[in-house]
Amino acid sequence: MTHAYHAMYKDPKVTPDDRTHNGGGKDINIIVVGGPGVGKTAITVRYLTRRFIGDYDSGGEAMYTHTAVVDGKAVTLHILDTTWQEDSLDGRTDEILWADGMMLVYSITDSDSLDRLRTIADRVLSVRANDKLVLALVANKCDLLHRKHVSDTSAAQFCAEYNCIFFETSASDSFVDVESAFSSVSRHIKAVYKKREKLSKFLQNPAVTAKLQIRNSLRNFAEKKLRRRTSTM
Ligand SMILES: Nc1nc2c(ncn2[C@@H]2O[C@H](COP(=O)(O)OP(=O)(O)OP(=O)(O)O)[C@@H](O)[C@H]2O)c(=O)[nH]1
Repeated sequence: MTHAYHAMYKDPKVTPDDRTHNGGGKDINIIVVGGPGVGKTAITVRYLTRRFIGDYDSGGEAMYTHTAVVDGKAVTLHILDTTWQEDSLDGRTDEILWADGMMLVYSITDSDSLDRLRTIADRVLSVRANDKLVLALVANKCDLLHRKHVSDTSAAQFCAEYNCIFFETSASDSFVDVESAFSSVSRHIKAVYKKREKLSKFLQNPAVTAKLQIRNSLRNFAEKKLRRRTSTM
């Protein structure tokens, strides 16, 4: 039996502006990506409802909104459950710019599913090269250990290459592990916001602005001098 899950569903269309105006970390945007059938909807619905339903409509993308408490403060999570294809990632730039974090999901029973994430991760990093985005690698279906086809070494290599935090989940067996993955990603995202806020406050400090101006003038002066010297040699 297929259950449609509609609660908290919103239009999945996003614009990058939705992120820039999100109130300094009170809203958190997370995208769940991965190959077909790895359990993207299962882990998302498990997190939102605590339930594992078993079969899900694979009808398309869905956006869910959920209030959670992160580090003692209420935050609104916007979770986009996707059906991205590796050959159409060019059309996903708005979503990639919208995201604060991404859960890259593979199934431990599907040997291709980890490698397939590389195309997505490469595209994401090319769009967000200069902008911190929290990436999490999620190994799902950990209850099916007897059918495990993806080694821990491959997962560790992936994490090192793409700078990911790592989670092992079983949407079918453990709400706790799924909850812990979403909470941890949210916490990391909040930490990024905090750092950004600190840096922007620091740069707005008049004493710092003055110091930076002096440093720039000195650098310009030194460069001019060097140029003059090399042109007379
Ligand atoms: N045993 C087990 N089955 C799982 C787990 N997570 C998902 N499944 C099953 O795997 C199948 C696919 O799950 P979905 O959540 O629909 O996967 P998906 O990645 O959203 O799939 P698409 O949207 O079609 O790409 C379903 O039959 C789920 O019941 C898990 O942790 N353990």
